[in-house]
Amino acid sequence: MLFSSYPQVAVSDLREEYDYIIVGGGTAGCVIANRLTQDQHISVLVAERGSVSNGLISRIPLLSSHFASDGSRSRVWRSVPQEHVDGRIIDLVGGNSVGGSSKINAMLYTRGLPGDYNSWGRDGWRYDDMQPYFIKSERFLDCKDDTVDYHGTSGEWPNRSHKQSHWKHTDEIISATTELGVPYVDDLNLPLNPSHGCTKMHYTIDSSGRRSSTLTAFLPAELMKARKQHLHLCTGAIVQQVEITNKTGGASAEGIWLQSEKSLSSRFVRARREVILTAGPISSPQILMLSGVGPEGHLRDHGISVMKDLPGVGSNLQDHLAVPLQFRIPLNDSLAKLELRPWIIIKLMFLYLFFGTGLLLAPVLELSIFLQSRLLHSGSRAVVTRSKADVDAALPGNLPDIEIMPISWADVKKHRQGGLSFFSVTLRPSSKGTVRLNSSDPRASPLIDPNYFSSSRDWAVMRQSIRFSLSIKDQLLLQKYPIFDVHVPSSESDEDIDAFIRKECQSTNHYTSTCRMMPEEEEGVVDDRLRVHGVKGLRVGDSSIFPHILSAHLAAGTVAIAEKCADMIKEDRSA
Ligand SMILES: Cc1cc2nc3c(=O)[nH]c(=O)nc-3n(C[C@H](O)[C@H](O)[C@H](O)COP(=O)(O)OP(=O)(O)OC[C@H]3O[C@@H](n4cnc5c(N)ncnc54)[C@H](O)[C@@H]3O)c2cc1C
Repeated sequence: MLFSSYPQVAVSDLREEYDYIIVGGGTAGCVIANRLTQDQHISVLVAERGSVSNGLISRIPLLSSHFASDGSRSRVWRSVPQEHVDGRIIDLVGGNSVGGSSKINAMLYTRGLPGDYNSWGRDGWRYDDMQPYFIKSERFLDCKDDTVDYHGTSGEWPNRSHKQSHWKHTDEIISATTELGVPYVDDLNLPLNPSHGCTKMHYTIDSSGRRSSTLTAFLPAELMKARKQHLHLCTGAIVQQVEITNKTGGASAEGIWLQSEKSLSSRFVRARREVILTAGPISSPQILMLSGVGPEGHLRDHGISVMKDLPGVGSNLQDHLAVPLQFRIPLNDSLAKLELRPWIIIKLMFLYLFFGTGLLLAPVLELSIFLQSRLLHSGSRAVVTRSKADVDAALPGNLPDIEIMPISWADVKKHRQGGLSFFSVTLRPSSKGTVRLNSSDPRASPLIDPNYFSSSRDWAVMRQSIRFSLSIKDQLLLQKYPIFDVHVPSSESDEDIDAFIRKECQSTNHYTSTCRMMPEEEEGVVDDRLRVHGVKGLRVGDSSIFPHILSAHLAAGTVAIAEKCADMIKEDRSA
């Protein structure tokens, strides 16, 4: 064991074999490890590239997100030059420690709408099938009597609403968007909500005001100690490939090859039953390809023996792209005050540690606005709903394709005032990209081409999103809230907006669908039980299996997928 406080096993001390091997102890991997080891007769190895990294800073909400962290829990890949946005290279961030991206994300807990899951068209994956899995993992700390049927209150993973807003602009934006025809939605995770609205967010923050990642929720130290005989966590371990053999019955996963981050010598560990890939939407397809599962020609180009020709591996990459518009607002109403008066942090630390209050508890985003572009009228100045059917959230045709995230920060240092950004996001992109191997070295970054804005529809939706963001700003001014342009398109013409988009767009780090759950002939990688097509003993259980991206933030959906994956593994074992 390496550390007495949190049980871990070094690469050299691993057993020869385990029942299940989980590759990647991230958001999904921690959930699956917890569920499978509820049975003490089942042995599980979790191999994770990063470290445990669970110090105080990694749990203070405001300081633990990627933008404020020292990078020890995250990893940044660089996209290939993006043809449709002036050849820009876009930074793509992902988690790189136990708990994965749930350790560095913005902690927003959004399930997505029933129509999201209904639109997948997969057996057993409609919203009604998924709701029990949301409820199973969830511990909603602010559940009301009339919503108790829809929320979990005793699961491992806490989330809560923000009782008190930190910013005056939050209520001002709610009034502004109501004026523009957007309804206010009280609890964004209820399936009966309309499919658009302005809503305060829920956060994966526990009752003590600490970030709750899937590490702290599903693999806390006490659980790891209680299960140390049959649950081994190996950190700093790079999984190089899954060993796949081709026998008479077809291809079959036998185990994994891994090496310690610090050494180049590799070792093999056998999986008696299954290998489960949860390395995330960039690394899961990379590992599959390194294992000989992927597009045949591409594998041959890298000298990799083909175990299964599966063109969908690494294809269909989707992401939510954002364009921030930046404004000046009063300093006291913005996080910028911490930049200009850094000494406030001392007072904030005191408030947070002794009273569990103050700005350190605050996420950067208090509310969000979800819109359907087809309901925007008058040059995207207002929302017009003709009938209830327009906003029935169970219907895939009604899914929001725009999100506007007001973030209480903008780059306004030179103005010595506060800043507010409206991140305009396209939620249902038609553009799709790829993850491909750059080399056969498992340590090398793959070639990631999100192919942003390759579809003209995405341009049209983003323009509408930006125009509506500007309408909110105008409405705030009418309400006498002092907000002024700092960085916005020079005019509202298509040309000026497009130039701004090309220059400013950035990833929200919501990658999906690179191992999507679809039939093989439709570029699918896994079947409806998350088994890799044509390879026995191999599943994928992370956010790469989404048939297409949700109209929401992805962590809650990823955990529900992991819960369902664990259940299916258990069912298949006893079948
Ligand atoms: C900065 C940021 C902000 C976000 N904000 C939000 C938000 O507020 N709300 C929300 O719902 N969603 C948010 N998301 C998205 C969401 O967090 C992710 O979609 C989700 O957590 C992905 O889960 P996953 O299990 O698929 O992958 P991850 O959680 O990324 O886990 C993958 C794990 O595999 C490990 N790994 C990779 N390769 C190997 C290898 N070869 N060997 C061993 N281990 C390996 C990684 O180190 C990592 O721990 C955000 C994401 C980011 C990056």
